[in-house]
Amino acid sequence: MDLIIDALSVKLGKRTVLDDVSAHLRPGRVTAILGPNGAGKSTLVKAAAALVDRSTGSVRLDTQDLATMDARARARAIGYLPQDATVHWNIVAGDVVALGRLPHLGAHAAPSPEDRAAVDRAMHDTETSHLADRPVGELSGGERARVLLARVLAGEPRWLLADEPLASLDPSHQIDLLARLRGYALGGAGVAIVLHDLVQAQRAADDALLIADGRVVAFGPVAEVMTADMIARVFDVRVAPLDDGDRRLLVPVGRIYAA
Ligand SMILES: Nc1ncnc2c1ncn2[C@@H]1O[C@H](COP(=O)(O)OP(=O)(O)OP(=O)(O)O)[C@@H](O)[C@H]1O
Repeated sequence: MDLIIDALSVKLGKRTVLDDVSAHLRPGRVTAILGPNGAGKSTLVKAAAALVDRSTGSVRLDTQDLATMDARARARAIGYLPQDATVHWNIVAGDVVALGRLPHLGAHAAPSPEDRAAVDRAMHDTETSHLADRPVGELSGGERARVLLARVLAGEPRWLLADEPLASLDPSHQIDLLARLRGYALGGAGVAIVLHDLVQAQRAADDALLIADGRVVAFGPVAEVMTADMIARVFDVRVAPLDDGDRRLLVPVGRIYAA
């Protein structure tokens, strides 16, 4: 299922936060959504998950408009991992992850063996099985972030939208998480991730969607979009090349100040 953002504009209060944004995202690929602070990245993923009202335009799964889709069907199709890793109830991690199956359960239905298997798989994949009986309030920021990712994965969505999922993770868990999201995409799902780390974006993503001031600056395969010139233009940083095996990554090394 393609995720098609078509001429999307979003106004929050008096501010136009997204302005005529279009991008055709494909499953089986990881799309990194990149841009400076305040560019509109979080608003874009929220709008793509139908969590903010758009002003004009549409977000579709193939031909189906998300705005008119049944809410449970939409929750099964789109998993959203917010930037803020807060859990408001102090329930145990295993129960938090099990909440990810809610869109699959009938009213008052008990979880099936399939539901339990999906929860176990998600916890295994995020290395959170050992945290199952711990209250989430007692977990470290990184542990909680992995539990919340497990909750989204347990729902087995066709599309996974994650807003800056690396924020509280140490380097090894960052690399693991990106590898896991890549694996999820290779399994046929769509994955779109808001990232600030340009190097990890180059490592993990197939496509990059660059936005600034609520508008699309560039969208396409990472190697074509994330050039030194484009990075300088969008982020005001200069980059240096770093050879990583058979690929060359561009690493931010300095700020460019306007003349
Ligand atoms: N509810 C709101 N009302 C008015 N303006 C808002 C609201 N929410 C966000 N904004 C503004 O919209 C713009 C885009 O916000 P958004 O959170 O989407 O940016 P972002 O690219 O994710 O930023 P960051 O990298 O800092 O997380 C910002 O200027 C922000 O101040």
